[in-house]
Amino acid sequence: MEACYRADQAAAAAGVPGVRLMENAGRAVFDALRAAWPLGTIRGDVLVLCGPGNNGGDGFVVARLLAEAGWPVRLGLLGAREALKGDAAHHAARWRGAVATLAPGLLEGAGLVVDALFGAGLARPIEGMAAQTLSAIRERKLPVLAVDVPSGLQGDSGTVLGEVVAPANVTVTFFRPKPGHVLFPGRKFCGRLVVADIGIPESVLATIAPQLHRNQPPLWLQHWPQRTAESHKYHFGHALLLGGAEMTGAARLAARAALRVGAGLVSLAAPSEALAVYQLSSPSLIVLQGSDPRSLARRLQDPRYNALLIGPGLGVGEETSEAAEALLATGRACVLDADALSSFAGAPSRLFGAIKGPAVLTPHDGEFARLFPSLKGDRLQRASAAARESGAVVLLKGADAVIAAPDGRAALVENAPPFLATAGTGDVLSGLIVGLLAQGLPAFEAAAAGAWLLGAAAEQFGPGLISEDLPDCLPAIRAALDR
Ligand SMILES: NC(=O)C1=CN([C@@H]2O[C@H](COP(=O)(O)OP(=O)(O)OC[C@H]3O[C@@H](n4cnc5c(N)ncnc54)[C@H](O)[C@@H]3O)[C@@H](O)[C@H]2O)[C@H](O)CC1
Ligand SMILES: [K+]
Repeated sequence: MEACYRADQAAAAAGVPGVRLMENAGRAVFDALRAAWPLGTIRGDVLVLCGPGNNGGDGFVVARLLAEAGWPVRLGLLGAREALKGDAAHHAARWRGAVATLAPGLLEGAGLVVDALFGAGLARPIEGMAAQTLSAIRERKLPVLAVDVPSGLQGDSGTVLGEVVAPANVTVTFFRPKPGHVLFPGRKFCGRLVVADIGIPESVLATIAPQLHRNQPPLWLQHWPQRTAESHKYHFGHALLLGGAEMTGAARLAARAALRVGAGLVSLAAPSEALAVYQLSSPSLIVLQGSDPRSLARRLQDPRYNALLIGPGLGVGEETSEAAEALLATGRACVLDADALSSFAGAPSRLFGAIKGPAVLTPHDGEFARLFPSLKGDRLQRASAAARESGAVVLLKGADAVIAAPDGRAALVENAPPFLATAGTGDVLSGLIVGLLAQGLPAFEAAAAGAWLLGAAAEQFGPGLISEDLPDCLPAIRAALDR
């Protein structure tokens, strides 16, 4: 995934002069600074640290605006002022204050540091005075406001280049988050993220980074099922899930999620010894006998099942692989999760070869590594490559979940709170996705909406949640989306 977008690209595409973009960026940083640290609340002055590129140029704007507003501000520069070029040189010329040479000693008397050393142009691990200064900032635990990204972080991947990064209390970035603000470890170094509009119309972004999306409702709301007075349940599809004989909780969680997200009907096929457990789990659930490949083959003759889920609690083995192949062979929309993925660990191409229609794979890191052992790069790059390789939408689960489609689109999940990390949330997620597929959402949008709904449900319930709390949070969230 190449750089989402760069200043020069954005400026050129938008026909906005770069110096104006830089002025707007610096002003956005200045506004965020005053909001987070009102004048008089900082013990000491504001030390703006500028790098040799446009990130540093932003810093010169911030310093000038602070000085004009009467703030105590100093500026340190990495490299010679004469070496500055273009927009950065233009704004450095407008700075009337002293330009000190970057060194850790500058930190004496500073109450807040503005980190404008490196941004999207970071090209190698930070060394020398810049590294020493960033380390000293960490040691002194000085509050930091980072411009665009905390220096040392790669905006496109969230990885730290080298070992040096100064964690920020607040990071101000421009027009949309970069993957590095959302993916770990970058996410944990950014502090509170402020995404400032600096005058680049969204349309421009569509040309620069057409494939990377924020996973927010506008990405999939146009596919959101509309319920009208004359709607009836068959309008909203019929999801078929397979349940195992032992780990019945997984499929029960998924089934409840599919019902709560609005699937018209939800059926669950299970071995006879487990039928009673499933029948008691929810009167709304249609429980069918037999999830073995033969019973399934007969069951799947029925075209009304338009979305299929296999995996949660089914057990890993040949029978699960064969059942998955039977579902995939129908060409209907399928979600493969958990055991269905692990059952193909030794033979991923067998799985990929069986995919005939819309499919969503929802691996966690371990399942992903077993299915796609050779893929390298950050989570975004790996998920995108996996989607291309498998021909399926791949939702790589985790606190920084990534959704990637075979056509190159990708979305970053930003609303997964840490307390989602509890047993069974993956089962709920797979149920949400199959329930949305049943209602006609395309695979990428169903996966993105499912991931967003899971996070929204968790945020609504709050810390201390357990997975079975999540499906019942959906009616309120759906009602808000229906408006
Ligand atoms: N996206 C936008 O619309 C805007 C972005 N702005 C800011 O511009 C920077 C990106 O500017 P750029 O000059 O490309 O990158 P940097 O300032 O991060 O470049 C640093 C500079 O330093 C050199 N360098 C790279 N790594 C190292 C290193 N480890 N040690 C020493 N020197 C290094 C490299 O040659 C670069 O030239 C973006 O982050 C925004 O803050 C616009 O100002 C506003 C609009
Ligand atoms: K920075």
